[in-house]
Amino acid sequence: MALVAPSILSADFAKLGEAITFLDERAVDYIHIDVMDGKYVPNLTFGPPVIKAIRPFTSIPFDVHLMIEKPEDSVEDYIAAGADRITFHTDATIHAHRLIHRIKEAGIKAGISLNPSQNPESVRYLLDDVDLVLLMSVNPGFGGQSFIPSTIEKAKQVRAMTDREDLEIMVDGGINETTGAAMVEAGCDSLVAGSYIFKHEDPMAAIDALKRL
Ligand SMILES: O=C(CO)[C@@H](O)[C@H](O)COP(=O)(O)O
Ligand SMILES: [Co+2]
Repeated sequence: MALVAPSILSADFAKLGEAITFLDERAVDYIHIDVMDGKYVPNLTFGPPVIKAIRPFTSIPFDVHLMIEKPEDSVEDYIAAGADRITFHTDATIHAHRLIHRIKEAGIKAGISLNPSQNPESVRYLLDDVDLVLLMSVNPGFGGQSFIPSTIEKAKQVRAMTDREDLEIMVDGGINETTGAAMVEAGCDSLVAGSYIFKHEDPMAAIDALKRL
């Protein structure tokens, strides 16, 4: 059984509260919130005030994916807004190890993300420190892109780099039943999916299909 993290990037932003209530009723494992600053990625989305506004709609953990430059400058704002897990991109900050520990000292989980072009060897010495590794299977910035197949090999590599059974490997981008199955087979624990769920004619069925993988 895969853990499922629907990305609200593909939800109707005019009805975000309704989208969160829907996900709450489906008992998804995490709600994935894509924060984009228009600099690290060429798109702008939510910030702490929006996260704070949707927080009362559910107690499902908020899995906050920071696609922002210098996450160390604002990470506390996302924690205060209600993040349960914060994942940042290792190439967006200089001292990734220090930032992981700042997040964990605040009492929440810390993750690191790798873009499709990044070598997993670059995070070998962070694997004992983090709670999760988020493998991007698209270039970050937009929903609805196609899955990049080399992510399958990358997941196997990360899994082979650690003995930790509690290290969560999550994948994000272009996930559907087929690509999700390949990533679970490669050692992934959790699947982020945006357009597959929210553009599906039956979003509940899409969530259930991913859970079953
Ligand atoms: O972080 C991102 C994109 O940068 C993702 O979380 C997207 O929201 C995934 O969307 P789909 O590829 O599943 O449509
Ligand atoms: Co994301």
